[in-house]
Amino acid sequence: MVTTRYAVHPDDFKHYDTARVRESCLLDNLFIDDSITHHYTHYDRLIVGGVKPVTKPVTLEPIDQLKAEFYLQRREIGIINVGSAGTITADGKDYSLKYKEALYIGRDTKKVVFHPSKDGKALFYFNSAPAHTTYPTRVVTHADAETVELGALESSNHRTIRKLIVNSVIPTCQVQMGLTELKTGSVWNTMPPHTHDRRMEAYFYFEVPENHMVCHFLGQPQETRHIWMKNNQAVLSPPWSIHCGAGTSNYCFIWGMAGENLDYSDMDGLKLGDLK
Ligand SMILES: O=C(O)C(=O)C[C@H](O)C(=O)CO
Ligand SMILES: [Zn+2]
Repeated sequence: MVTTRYAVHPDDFKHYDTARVRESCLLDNLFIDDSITHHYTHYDRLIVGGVKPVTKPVTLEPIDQLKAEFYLQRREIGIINVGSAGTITADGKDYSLKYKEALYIGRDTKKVVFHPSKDGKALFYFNSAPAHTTYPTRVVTHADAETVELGALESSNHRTIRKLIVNSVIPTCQVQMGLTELKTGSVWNTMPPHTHDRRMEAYFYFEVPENHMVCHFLGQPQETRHIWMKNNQAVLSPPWSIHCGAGTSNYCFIWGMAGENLDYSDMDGLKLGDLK
């Protein structure tokens, strides 16, 4: 499945009703048996996707939007395993990924194959962006990652941020990805929130328990809107938008970015009192 998501002007966005907010920013149906879902966005041309190989290996084929001979002809891709331990083959070499580990695959890689696991529960989430050069393909484990703890239980935002595919860990052209785990009893992510007009971002929520949801906030800081998110759904954050959320339980999410720079700390932090 392939969808195209056009960029939205903030002056238009503030007039959107619930359905239109969801249509422009919510990315669903990421995992379809034995296939790949691609949401091709016009935000820095980031593609947000999911792969679910169940009964057979699934190959990354170029989509029409790319007008390319092969998917990574002008692109790089970051992949995070969100299912059973699994294997991805890139140009004939196998890379094994445990749960929540990442694989970066550089530009010019011609063939990428996602293999099913024995229990049929392999799931891979990915972000792909245009790349100006080729950097080496590499697995990033949690031991390789840059890990920080933020927040506190008293403010319901105690969380671990694992920076996996970021420039302090491996070289990339544009893609930066990592995952954030909320501690038991903490529900707020990215609180206090921020914007970064130099980069767009996408969040993918997972480990959201059954019968629980995450309320994701987006929009300009003075014109916020929300989307109720279920497990395994992703949401786009235009560069002018905040991106934060509160769950009815703790949960995890993957964040991914592309744009002007690779500086994770280049954020415009907001004061809580300024939000509307
Ligand atoms: O919980 C957080 O805070 C985050 O995970 C923030 C994201 O990493 C982010 O928005 C990076 O720009
Ligand atoms: Zn951010």
